[in-house]
Amino acid sequence: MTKPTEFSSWKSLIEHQAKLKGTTLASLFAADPARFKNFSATFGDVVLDYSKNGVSDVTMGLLFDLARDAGLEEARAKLFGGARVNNTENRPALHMALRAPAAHAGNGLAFAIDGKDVAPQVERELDLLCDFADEVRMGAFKGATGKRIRHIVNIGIGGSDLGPALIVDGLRADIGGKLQLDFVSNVDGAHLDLVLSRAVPEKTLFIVASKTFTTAETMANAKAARKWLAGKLGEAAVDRHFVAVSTNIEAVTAFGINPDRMFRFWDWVGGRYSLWSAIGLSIILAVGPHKFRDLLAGAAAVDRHFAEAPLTENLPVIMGLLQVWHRNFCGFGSQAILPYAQDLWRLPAYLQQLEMESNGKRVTREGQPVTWQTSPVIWGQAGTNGQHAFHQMLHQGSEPVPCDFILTARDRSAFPEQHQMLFANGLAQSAALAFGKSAETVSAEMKAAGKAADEVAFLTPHRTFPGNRPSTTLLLPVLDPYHLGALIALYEHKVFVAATIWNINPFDQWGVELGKEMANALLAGKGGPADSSTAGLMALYDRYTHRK
Ligand SMILES: O=P(O)(O)OC[C@H]1O[C@](O)(CO)[C@@H](O)[C@@H]1O
Repeated sequence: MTKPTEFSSWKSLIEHQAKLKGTTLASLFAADPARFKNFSATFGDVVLDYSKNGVSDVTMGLLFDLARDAGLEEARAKLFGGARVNNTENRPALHMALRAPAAHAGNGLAFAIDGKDVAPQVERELDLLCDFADEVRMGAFKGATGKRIRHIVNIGIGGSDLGPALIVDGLRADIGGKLQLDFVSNVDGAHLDLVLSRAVPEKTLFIVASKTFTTAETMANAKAARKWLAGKLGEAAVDRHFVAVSTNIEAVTAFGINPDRMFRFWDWVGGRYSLWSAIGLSIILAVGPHKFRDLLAGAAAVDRHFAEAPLTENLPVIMGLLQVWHRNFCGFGSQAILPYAQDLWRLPAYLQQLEMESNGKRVTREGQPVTWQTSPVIWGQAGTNGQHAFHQMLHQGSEPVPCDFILTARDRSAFPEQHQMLFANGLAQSAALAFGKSAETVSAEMKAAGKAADEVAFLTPHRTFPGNRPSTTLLLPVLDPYHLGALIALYEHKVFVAATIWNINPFDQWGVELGKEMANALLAGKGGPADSSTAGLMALYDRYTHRK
């Protein structure tokens, strides 16, 4: 396999970046009055504005060449064709099949593994999920004491938590208010404690969500929740208050959950790509089957766009290539995710798993060490809160951080008059990052305000904004199920695009294993900690907890 660094397009991009060094965003905009039009792309009514990145036509042309050199079109065909693209686990990655069913408009794409259509099993499970959710939402499914379920507690972690939690908050405007939803992920007992302190056992339904049903944190929380419920209502009540979502029927049965109350998905759905599967049960309970199908439809439409749109107009392709540009040619080590939508406050955390668990890899698909950078650090927070926390660093820090601004045009809150302010802030931030404020302007302003010459001289560098800091804006007309589904699918495919250029497998996560093993060994007291730091901290733990 050719290393990406050996492609002529990669080499040309290095030379090109060196030549672009003196070019500013201000000069690029000045030279091209139609830059916004020329450097934006659309998927339906979703707009990707990438004009505020330091790229020219030549840059984009070379990046598209790089995509072709890296075999992106062939890789994409393999992904959609059900090939075992997750080569270290010998599995396909067919999360797109979960959103294809024709029942919610679908996208006309067919998905098969080893020639066998997966649609029938996907549709069957989706129907079961929707039927169950309807029963709970309408009050037909009752708790052990005959009371209606009013509170859903999803117990899961990583992909079995972050996606559903993101969507349930993201679609707050679509939740009728009949059910309260909580998510427990952390093995810290404080998390479960907090949620159970506001739970009424007779009215609470626990979803134990775990692909493997072996994840230590989830199993510990599920056992504790089960003990809590059995302590309040008796062991027999567990049956009506616990459902499971998993691929592992044996473990679910061994835990004591009725297999009739288990919802299934398949090993070809990766944890961080699973919110579209039965892992989304909490979403269906929150917003109802109809809106869940709208969420799927938005993602399905993006799948079709990614599969069929030419590279130059393909949003996930452009997003992935820009990430490669920033990471490998500009040397930027992190990327900020800035949703200007409070309901998307969990998006940075969700994308941390999607991007960094997928592309935080140091060997190629073939197991050779990479000699190029892979995933940047992903971080961020909802605007405008971030402005009063870390935007100082974005504007004047020593290293530029490419930012993704996610804006919505129409507001669905009870206070729509504030939306204009939110939107204006998002636009202002990206413009301030791009164009800054020169030392000349700063000192002229201070002089005009009557400041003394020595004060002007002293404060000018502090008050200067260098500008030329890249950002991309994704504009959604509104945050509704369809557009939120589309947004997440855009990022999923973007991650695949970057992984393809970097020649890494975005669908495994071996890097999480060692810590799990070591924690288990410490818990079991096996062998004792080998290093003095771990041993010293363990000894202090024992002393502080008075065990010794
Ligand atoms: O759904 P499970 O099997 O409990 O796994 C939870 C999470 O743990 C991981 O395996 C590792 O963090 C993730 O990939 C996954 O989403």
